[in-house]
Amino acid sequence: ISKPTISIIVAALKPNLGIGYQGKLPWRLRKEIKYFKDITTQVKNHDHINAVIMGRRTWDSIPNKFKPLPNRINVVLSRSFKNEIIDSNVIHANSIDVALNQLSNKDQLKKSIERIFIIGGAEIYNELIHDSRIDHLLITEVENSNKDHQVPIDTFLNFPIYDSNNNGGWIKSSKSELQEFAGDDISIEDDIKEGDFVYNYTLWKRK
Ligand SMILES: NC(=O)C1=CN([C@@H]2O[C@H](COP(=O)(O)OP(=O)(O)OC[C@H]3O[C@@H](n4cnc5c(N)ncnc54)[C@H](OP(=O)(O)O)[C@@H]3O)[C@@H](O)[C@H]2O)C=CC1
Ligand SMILES: COc1ccc(Oc2cccc3nc(N)nc(N)c23)cc1
Repeated sequence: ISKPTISIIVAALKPNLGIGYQGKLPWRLRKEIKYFKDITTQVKNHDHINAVIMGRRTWDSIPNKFKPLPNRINVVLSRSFKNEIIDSNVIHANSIDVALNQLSNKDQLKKSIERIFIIGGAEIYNELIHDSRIDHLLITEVENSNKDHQVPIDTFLNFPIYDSNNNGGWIKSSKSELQEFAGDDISIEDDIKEGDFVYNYTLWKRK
């Protein structure tokens, strides 16, 4: 298998790209959660498996019965970790370099890694957006349709993608390119409405 692509995947409230509140998600978007599960789990070749990389605080905030995220290699980053394979689906690493090396080490993994997804949280996102190894951004652009309803947010992405000068070198792909990335088993609907929220799935590539 050629090198797996590395994608940041996040849902963020426009225009300020809010992503969290008091250590949790600021919303519960049922279809969006299914999209996240499907796109991070799905492989074209069933001898392969995908990996999700997350920060230690995100890992800590997943209830035990829901972790590790199933059918994906879970890599947790902490500066105080020794680099070790915890079990066949959980890897601890103290840097992104170590994490990526462990994922490329075929003889210590049962299956080849097809795709790698950075799944949060804020500290990890805001560091890795500047890492040239990140190939794609999968951003669910969330909007609040009820101007009388304030969404409590205390955590934001610092992504340069809406900056006028050059968008930090990122360009939003077409919907057909996103559909191709996701594959035909994942439906990419437009303007999905849940409660006061309306959201759209987007794919960004480097210019
Ligand atoms: N809207 C969305 O799609 C998502 C939102 N979120 C939100 O993000 C927030 C959590 O984000 P945040 O609090 O920033 O925590 P993170 O999940 O980003 O974890 C931060 C921890 O990761 C470790 N870490 C960070 N950078 C590195 C590095 N370069 N090398 C090694 N370890 C590193 C450190 O662990 P240590 O301290 O042990 O050294 C650090 O404390 C929550 O509110 C959550 O809900 C999370 C995911 C998705
Ligand atoms: C608390 O643990 C976690 C918190 C958030 C998380 O990531 C997500 C959870 C639910 C939906 C998500 N949707 C998108 N587009 N991106 C993510 N990273 C998501 C994964 C684990």
